[in-house]
Amino acid sequence: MHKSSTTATVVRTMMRKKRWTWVWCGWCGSAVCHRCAGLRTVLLAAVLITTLPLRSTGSEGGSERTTFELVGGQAALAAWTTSEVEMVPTDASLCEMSSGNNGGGEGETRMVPRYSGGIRISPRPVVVVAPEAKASPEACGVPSPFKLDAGVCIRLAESPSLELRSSHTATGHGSSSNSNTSNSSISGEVMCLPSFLIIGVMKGGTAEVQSWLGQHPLLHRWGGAWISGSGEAHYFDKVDSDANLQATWLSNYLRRGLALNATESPAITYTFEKTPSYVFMREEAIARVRRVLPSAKLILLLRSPAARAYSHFQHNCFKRRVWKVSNASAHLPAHIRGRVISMPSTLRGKNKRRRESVVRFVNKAFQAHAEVGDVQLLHHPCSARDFDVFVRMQANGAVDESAAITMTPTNSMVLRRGLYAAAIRRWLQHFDRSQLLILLTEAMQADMLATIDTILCDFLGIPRADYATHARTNERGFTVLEEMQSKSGKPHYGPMLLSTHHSLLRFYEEDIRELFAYVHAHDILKYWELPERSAVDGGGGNERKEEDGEGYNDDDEGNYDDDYGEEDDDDDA
Ligand SMILES: Nc1ncnc2c1ncn2[C@@H]1O[C@H](COP(=O)(O)OS(=O)(=O)O)[C@@H](OP(=O)(O)O)[C@H]1O
Repeated sequence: MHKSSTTATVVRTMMRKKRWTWVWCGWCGSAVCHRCAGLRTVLLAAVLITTLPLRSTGSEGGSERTTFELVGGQAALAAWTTSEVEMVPTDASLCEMSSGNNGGGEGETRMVPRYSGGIRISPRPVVVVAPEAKASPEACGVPSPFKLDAGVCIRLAESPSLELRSSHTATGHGSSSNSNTSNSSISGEVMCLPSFLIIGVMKGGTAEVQSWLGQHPLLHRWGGAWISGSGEAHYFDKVDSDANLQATWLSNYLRRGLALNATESPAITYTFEKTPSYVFMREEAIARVRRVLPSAKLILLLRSPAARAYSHFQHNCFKRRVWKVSNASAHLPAHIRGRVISMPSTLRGKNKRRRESVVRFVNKAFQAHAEVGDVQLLHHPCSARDFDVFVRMQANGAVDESAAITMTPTNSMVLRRGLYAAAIRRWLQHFDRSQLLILLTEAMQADMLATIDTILCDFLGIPRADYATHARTNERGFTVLEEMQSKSGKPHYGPMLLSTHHSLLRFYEEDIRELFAYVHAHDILKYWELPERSAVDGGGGNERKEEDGEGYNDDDEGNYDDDYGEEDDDDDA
């Protein structure tokens, strides 16, 4: 079936150590892993390539390209796409098939650009090899056609004079050209905007999902081999105006992360990125996502907000951001003493400077007169007791076992980022519900393969890959892909105190109740161990109140709904 090497393109993606080698068969359109037992086909939703003579409307071999007209919307992109770059090239890999009498003879199959202006994306015709195969481990029974928007791809014109800086100037869009914009080597590269985004939540297991999906032969994650670390784009939360949308996109987002190189592009069809803080962006920023990626799909992982907060707190502790005010400093007011504080990620400098910043923060936030010697850095892992103090300190600003936790200007994002419902509501003002997939982290932990299957088959509608062969259970009971670098390298922390857990769940109760509009109550109740007075019976709201006010905020990007001065992003998460 995989007949000749001339029609097959070897695509090496997958595992860092290149354990998986994928072959993309240009004849039958399947991706196969030839390191697995024999030459095993792992993707059975073969593209109808038996009738695919790799013809194109424009040219052969990609030497000639066609510029396509934008058909509407996306004004911010139009200015430079039409003048500086050409839209999707006509080489077969980035094209799709269209059959019928649309401009061609009846029944004729022809290649059309996969993208024609940012709005109309024709579905890629697919033959589902095993249509009944929902139960089959190897084939996705759903995609006919793929449900996923193929995204927007561009090829930068191969003009030596094309430099991003000058293109930016030419289009007259403000002053936001970045220092790294003048790189003519990007000419000719094909770059794609993401077809889908993993928007949150931080500490919801997003890195794991990103890694798994990044192994899929049809998917290319932002950052890929080019970006180290977590590979979070933070594009939409950094863009602060529509004018900057253009320049920043080009220079920082697309160029760095979503370029397809020549080897990959034949097989990789979709790109995606994850930035877990996106979910908490303000409406203006979400509206920008909508303008740039109108048909993007969105994946949101929700973890029990109490567990998420603890994980976030420990993460901050690991990053040396958690400090404690001395208990013994008699000159400090009682409500400050012993306080555990999680500082903004923007806290910079070596020990002394950091300490001074912390003291400035404490004095400003609590109208105190602390001195440098009054604060002490806590080391990872922070204790459950430290977390408990941290949580209880949110109780009206005082250490008070009985007081309800309230939102104050100094409240930490560690807590705020567990308030999911309002954030979801904001996204759904701009995106259709069908574009958003909400998953529970705990369900993922219980069955990773099923979660990935839901994402691929039910939501994205792309074929399954053979993950099962490469999955193993790690020491924490998570299903991981072999050879993948696990993020669980840091020492794990102990369980949180039961009383902290209960306080937190009471605090989140109202928000959780609102979540039932988006997630099956049954699933939440199954996994999140709600307190007895649970949200299902509608019993008693909690005492949480949101207060507006100015917080300590030295890094307000203006794109978040809750800029209260703690870390608002985490490139190095
Ligand atoms: N397979 C699987 N199932 C469930 N949970 C998992 C899984 N893999 C990772 N994790 C846990 O996810 C936490 C990290 O989440 P993120 O990757 O979203 O973190 S980050 O926002 O990118 O920093 C982090 O939680 P904590 O260990 O509690 O901090 C990981 O342990």
